[in-house]
Amino acid sequence: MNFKKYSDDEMMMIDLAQNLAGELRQALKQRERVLLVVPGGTTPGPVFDALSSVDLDWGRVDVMLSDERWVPEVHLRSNTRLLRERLLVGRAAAARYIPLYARADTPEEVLPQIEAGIAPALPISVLLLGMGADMHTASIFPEADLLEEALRSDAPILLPMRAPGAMEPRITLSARVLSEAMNIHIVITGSQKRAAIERAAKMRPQDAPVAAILDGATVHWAP
Ligand SMILES: O=C1O[C@H](COP(=O)(O)O)[C@@H](O)[C@H](O)[C@H]1O
Repeated sequence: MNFKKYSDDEMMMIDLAQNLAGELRQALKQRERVLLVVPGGTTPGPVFDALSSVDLDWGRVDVMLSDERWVPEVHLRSNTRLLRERLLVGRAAAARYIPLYARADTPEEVLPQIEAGIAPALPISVLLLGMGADMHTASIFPEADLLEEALRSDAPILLPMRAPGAMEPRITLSARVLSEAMNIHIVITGSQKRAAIERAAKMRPQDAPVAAILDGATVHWAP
């Protein structure tokens, strides 16, 4: 992994947004439409704020989440809600949003329908991921019920996921789809996550799922 250290998180979020925008512009020179995949959680909000106002041909950009918590879109823990409020606004409102959630009691009920919306937009041109202190990325958690399936080289695009460390059922892109992205970034803050990602680099993805994505990824870290 390429490790990029910043002195403060505000500077990191602005620099990272410029970086992502540059890669999207490059990808738009080569393809009619490009796919940007972003994480949910507590970390990426400021990157979304900065990215939503950059000048690029957003009308040719598809945007989706790396994973979703199975809660309604109005729920405080909904990643979709974060995306709609912080990224799909301003100039970026012209992007096409590909949903990772549909109203149903369980992800399994709507998984084929959601997957059908994603398949034509692949591969991922620009991928931004987060990571939990337990070394999960997207919703590929250690000890998750479908961990082995999510890490397989012939994994499907999407998997439902349940894990002791997750508060609700999840839906996630597989490690295969994530690692096939043309540009891969991971954004983390704080000493605990820095220590975790350094440990993960020496571990098996079965124990530290983020390790499945680290080859070729740039990790952006601020204290
Ligand atoms: O649950 C999730 O956690 C990770 C990390 O989130 P953070 O709050 O520690 O930044 C996130 O990347 C993922 O998309 C989300 O669903």
